[in-house]
Amino acid sequence: MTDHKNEREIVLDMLLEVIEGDQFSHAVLNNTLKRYQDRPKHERAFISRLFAGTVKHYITLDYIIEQFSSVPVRKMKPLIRNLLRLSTYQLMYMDKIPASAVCNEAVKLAKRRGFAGLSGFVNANLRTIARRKDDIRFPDKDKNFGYYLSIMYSVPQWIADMLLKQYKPEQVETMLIASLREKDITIRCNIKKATPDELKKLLSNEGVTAAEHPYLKEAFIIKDFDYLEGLDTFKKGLFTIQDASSMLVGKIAGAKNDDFVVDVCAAPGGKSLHLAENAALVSARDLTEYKVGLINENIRRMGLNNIETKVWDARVLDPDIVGKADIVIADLPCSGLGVLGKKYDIKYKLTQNQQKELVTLQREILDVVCRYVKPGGVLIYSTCTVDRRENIDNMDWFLRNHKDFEAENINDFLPEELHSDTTKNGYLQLLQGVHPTDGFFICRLRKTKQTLC
Ligand SMILES: C[S@@+](CC[C@H](N)C(=O)[O-])C[C@H]1O[C@@H](n2cnc3c(N)ncnc32)[C@H](O)[C@@H]1O
Repeated sequence: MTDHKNEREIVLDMLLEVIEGDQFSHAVLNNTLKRYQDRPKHERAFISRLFAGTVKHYITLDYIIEQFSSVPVRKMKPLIRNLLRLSTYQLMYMDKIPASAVCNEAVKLAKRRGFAGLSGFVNANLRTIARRKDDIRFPDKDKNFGYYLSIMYSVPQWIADMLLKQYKPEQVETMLIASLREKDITIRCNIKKATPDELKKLLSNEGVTAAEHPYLKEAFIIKDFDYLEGLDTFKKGLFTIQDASSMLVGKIAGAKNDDFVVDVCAAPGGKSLHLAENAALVSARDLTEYKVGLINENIRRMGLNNIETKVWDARVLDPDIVGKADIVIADLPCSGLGVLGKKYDIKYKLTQNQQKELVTLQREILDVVCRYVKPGGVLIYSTCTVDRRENIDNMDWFLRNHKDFEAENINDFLPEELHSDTTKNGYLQLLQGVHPTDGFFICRLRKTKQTLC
C-alpha cells in the first residue's frame, strides 16, 4: 500500500530527510523507489531525477534563489526552502516543464503542507527566477577559482580549495563536472553462473542493453531497465552491481586457487564476492551484525560457498589469523570524494575534522591488518576517494613504517591503457571524469619473506 502524495511532494519529503536531516541520499532514494515500485515508470523516473538533481545542485540553487529573494535561504522555513530548491531545479535544469506548471505545483504544495500564508512568497520568488533566468550573475572564474567551482558545481568551498591544492585546476573542474553527471550503472558478471556472453543475451531478453566496459570483459554498463532488483538475472545472482574501479581491486589482488583471503572491511561484499571466484577461502568481515547481514544476503544470491563472514572490528587484532593470509584486502572507510556521482550528499556532510580522523583510522587499521599477511603475501589497500592524504600519502606512510613491505608493479593486472609510472610503482589513482570509472585508489604491497611485523 502506498500513499497519495504526488511526485513533487514525495521528493520534498526526501529532501527534508537528506538535506535537513541526517539520512543518506542513496539510502533514501532506494527506499523510496522500493516503496513506490507500483507507480508508473515515468513517475519513478521523475522522482529519481528531481531528487538527485536537487541534492546534487543545491549550493548552486541556493545561490540562484538568493539573487532574487529578500530573505536568505538559511532563514526560510525548512519546508519552504526545500520547496524552492526543487522548483528552482525544475526551472533551471528541466526545460520540458513549463514555468507556470512549476510555480502552480509549488503553490499548491505549500498550501497542502500548511503554509498557505507563504504561498505568495513562493510564487513571487519562482516567477521572478523564471522571468530573469538570463540575468543571473555567476562568480568570476578569474577572481576566486575555488569559490567559482563551489557555486558552479555545488561543492563546499573547502573541498574545492583542498582539491585545488592536490590537482591541476582543469582536473578538479573535470572531476566536479563528472560528479554532477548521471552515473552509469556497471555490473560484474558472476562467472560461476554464466559467461559474459550468456549474461549479455539473457539481459537482452529482459530488454536491458548491456555494453562492454573498456577495462574488463566481465563488466557491462547497463541501460533500459526500470527496477534493477526485479530483473530475473539479478534475482538469480548472475551479476552484481559494482563499479569497474572496484572490480580492479579484485584484478590487482590476483587471487589464485589455493589462496586464503581476508577482507577486513567487506560490507556489502563486492570485493569478497569477486575474490571468491578464484580463491580457496575468503574471510569477509565488517563492524556490525547489520553490515555482515548485507554480505550474507549477497553471498546467498550469488550462490558462493567459499566465503565465511564474521563481525569484527578491524582495529582489533584477531590472533587466529596472524601471518595466515595470502591476500589481505583493506578497502577502508574514506571520505568518498570519488563517488560523489552516486552518493551525492557526501560532499555536504563531510567536515574537515572528519577527513583528518579518517586518515588516522585508515592508518590504525593498516597497522593492525598488515599482520595477517603471511611472508610473501600481499596487502591491497584501496579507497573510493581522490584525496591524496588518504591515498598515496597513506601508502608512503605505511611503507616508511613497515619496512617488511614493498610496493609492487601492478601492470600485469591492468589493461594497457592504465599503465603508467605510478602503476609501475605499485598504485593506481583513478579520477572520475578522467577515467570511465569512479574516483578510486588501489595499491599492492608485498610482504617480503623476512618478517619484522
Ligand atoms: C568502503 S566500505 C567497504 C566496501 C566493500 N569492501 C565492498 O567492496 O563492498 C568500508 C566498510 O568499512 C566498514 N568499517 C568501518 N569501520 C570499520 C571497522 N573499524 N572495522 C571493520 N569494518 C569497518 C564499514 O561498515 C563499511 O562497510
